[in-house]
Amino acid sequence: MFSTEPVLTLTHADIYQGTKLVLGDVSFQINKGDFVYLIGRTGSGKSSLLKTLYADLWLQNGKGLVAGYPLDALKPRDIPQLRRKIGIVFQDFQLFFDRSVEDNLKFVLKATGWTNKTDMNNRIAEVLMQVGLGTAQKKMPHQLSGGEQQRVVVARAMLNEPQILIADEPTGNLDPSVADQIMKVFQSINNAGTAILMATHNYDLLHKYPARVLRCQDGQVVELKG
Ligand SMILES: Nc1ncnc2c1ncn2[C@@H]1O[C@H](COP(=O)(O)OP(=O)(O)OP(=O)(O)O)[C@@H](O)[C@H]1O
Repeated sequence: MFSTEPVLTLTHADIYQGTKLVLGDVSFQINKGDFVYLIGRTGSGKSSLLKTLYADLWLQNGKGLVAGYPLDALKPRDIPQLRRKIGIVFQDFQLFFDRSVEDNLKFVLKATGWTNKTDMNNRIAEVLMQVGLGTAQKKMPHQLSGGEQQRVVVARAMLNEPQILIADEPTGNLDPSVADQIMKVFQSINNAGTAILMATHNYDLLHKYPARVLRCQDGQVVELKG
């Protein structure tokens, strides 16, 4: 995808945890269809940066625009809408283990304003196909492998057709071959036009699936030249 339509722009942003400045003067842009890794040592600020992007941490200084929402001028009532335009995937799966895959996904659809049953069922079938789990609809999470559960989480993040998928260590708990499956799913999502920003410690993935790389280091974010 060779578009320059920005989906995420940070300009001279300072990232804080409480009163502690974690990353200073951060500027970068992610366009539609970009795939970007976020790397850096433990404690370097990757999660804090991602949390700022989905408004779990306030942006106190600088400017940020995510999926059309200005982080520096965000009102609390805008946060649910912002998060609908972003797909968020964490390391630990956070599925409801007492409901089927279908019901896990339906829960999100209902919470984000969907009401038509046919539309919901169609969308659930679509996202499950997208992650290669077309037959898992009626299964309970415990009947799925860790990799399959993580793919359901990715499917859930895709329900509202986000402009960007933000993933924090999405392969952190997975075997290398399973991490590979997740990467293939991310690539197909990315090829269909969704930008991806993925924090990872897994440098093998960077070699195997080359893309843009941002590194958190010494309180700054720098782009590595490929
Ligand atoms: N809830 C919090 N309250 C206060 N300080 C925090 C909080 N979470 C993280 N920090 C601090 O902010 C800094 C950045 O942490 P962050 O979790 O963003 O790093 P990270 O690069 O994501 O690390 P990891 O790779 O281990 O996940 C660290 O110094 C950390 O101790």
